Amino acid sequence: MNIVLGCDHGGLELKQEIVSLLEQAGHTVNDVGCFSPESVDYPVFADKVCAAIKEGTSTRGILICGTGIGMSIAANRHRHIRAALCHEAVTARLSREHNDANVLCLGARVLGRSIALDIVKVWLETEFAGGRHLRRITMMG
Ligand SMILES: O=C(CO)[C@H](O)[C@H](O)[C@H](O)COP(=O)(O)O
Repeated sequence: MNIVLGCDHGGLELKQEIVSLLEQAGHTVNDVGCFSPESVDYPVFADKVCAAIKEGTSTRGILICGTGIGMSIAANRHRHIRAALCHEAVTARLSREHNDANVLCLGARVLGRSIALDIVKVWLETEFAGGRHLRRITMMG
């Protein structure tokens, strides 16, 4: 899968861990930054990730900031994006099965490394269930 990743300064270290995990698992990674710990503004990177999905260069995106909240607010302003802020594996799985989430948002300052990587694995493995859930996401345009 081609996966686009973006972060702000609060998510930089965790993004690097996730990039390694994805590359080891054979995914193609499109990293749109940021690339240094200098303070930056999360909407810039949310917009880059959403643009890569709209253009079709990546099928799914992962956004990381301090809490994941800013990234999820910014990403969900895009009509083609269904971004899910997840703190554990159950909501990560359900965000795929029920919501066909195409962007995963993570909070690097509130998650441990191990749980964050588990969330990513589950989120990437889980397929959309369709059926009644397709009707509901279609209602959102
Ligand atoms: O948007 C956020 C909170 O909703 C993110 O967690 C940001 O990473 C955070 O606000 C950045 O804060 P900082 O004090 O500028 O490092």
